[in-house]
Amino acid sequence: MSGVPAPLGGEVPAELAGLRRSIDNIDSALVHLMAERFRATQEVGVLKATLGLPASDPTREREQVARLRALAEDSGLDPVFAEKFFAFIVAEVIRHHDAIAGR
Ligand SMILES: C=C(O[C@@H]1C=C(C(=O)O)C=C[C@H]1O)C(=O)O
Repeated sequence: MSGVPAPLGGEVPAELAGLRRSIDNIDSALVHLMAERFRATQEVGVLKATLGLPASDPTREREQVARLRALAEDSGLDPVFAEKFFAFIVAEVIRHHDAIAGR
């Protein structure tokens, strides 16, 4: 015996299956939320390109990070993770905005 549990063969314990159903529902919600968020940020990108505004707004991002870190702390989520996750999303948004503006 190596001490490493064997992979589950067929039968998944009921408790694990229940937790995985919750995880799948949450992942579905996250995909829908991200789709809505990117739909809104695409419109922001078009607006910014039309108005000749820069893709990124560091002041706005600092406010968002402060707000999200506080929310994360209140809800038991690691604020460092919350900030990294936010930065990951915003980097993609900026990439889209640059593309919309032809940069
Ligand atoms: C969406 C915007 O553009 C950028 C992306 C942001 C975001 O994804 O939340 C926030 C600020 C900007 O750097 C915006 O200015 O509101």
